[in-house]
Amino acid sequence: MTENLLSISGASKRFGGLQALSGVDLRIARGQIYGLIGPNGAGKTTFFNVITGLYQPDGGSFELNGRAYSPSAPHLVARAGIARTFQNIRLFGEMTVLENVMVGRHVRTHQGVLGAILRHRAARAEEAAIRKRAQELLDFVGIGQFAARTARHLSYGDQRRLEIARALATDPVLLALDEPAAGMNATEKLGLRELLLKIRANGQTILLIEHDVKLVMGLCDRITVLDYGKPIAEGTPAEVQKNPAVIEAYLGAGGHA
Ligand SMILES: Nc1ncnc2c1ncn2[C@@H]1O[C@H](COP(=O)(O)OP(=O)(O)OP(=O)(O)O)[C@@H](O)[C@H]1O
Repeated sequence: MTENLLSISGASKRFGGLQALSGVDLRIARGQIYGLIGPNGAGKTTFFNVITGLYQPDGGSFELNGRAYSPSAPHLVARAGIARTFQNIRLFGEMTVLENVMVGRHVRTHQGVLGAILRHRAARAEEAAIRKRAQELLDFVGIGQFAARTARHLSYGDQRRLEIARALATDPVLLALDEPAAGMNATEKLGLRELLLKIRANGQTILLIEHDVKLVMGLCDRITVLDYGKPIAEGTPAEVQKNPAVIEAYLGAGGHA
């Protein structure tokens, strides 16, 4: 087993004339909460999209859990063990809360969604197990009492929790969260912080993009700062916070946050 859960070297992505990522290296040790921050347009979402197979990289090598993986399609990345959430919540709004998590779980099971719909005998047994696990995950993220509710009727903060439960349902080795605190009020942010600490305490590795610098600094074990598609700093929150290049990127004349 390698020490690093995720090792990325030289990730690059160009959109026409814009070099959105150039040679980004990132190493995440097991069990860490790792933060990826940077001013607007720095390339954070592009990086997420590249490592999760939504965008084809122009270059780079990608290793997860000691094995090379090719981020060529989202379902292959999910199978390799990365689950992600999106900046804009993407739930099945008309399905129940429980069903939303069950959909995530089907990535890891044999029958798949079709089998579950056709309700063969084996599928029925598997479906019962999926249902049980989905309820456990809802309890874990703190919304178990809303299992039968239609997803779109959940509060904003609870929809974010549901997204996280759905991602955890795939048994990921890496949980990648794209701005989970976006649009949250202060109380919801505190709740999110507690939840992420609880997830890490279970041994789960987390990669986090987040605009709320206070949340990131108080939560992450290590941080990479991107600016104009390049890493400009890497280290603990305390190291990153006093790095002159980071201060310049956020506040300096060239700052574009
Ligand atoms: N599909 C695309 N086509 C063309 N340009 C893109 C595309 N996606 C992103 N970009 C450009 O790449 C650069 C990086 O954008 P990206 O969204 O990755 O930054 P970000 O750090 O996530 O920003 P934000 O904090 O605002 O979400 C920006 O200049 C953006 O306009």
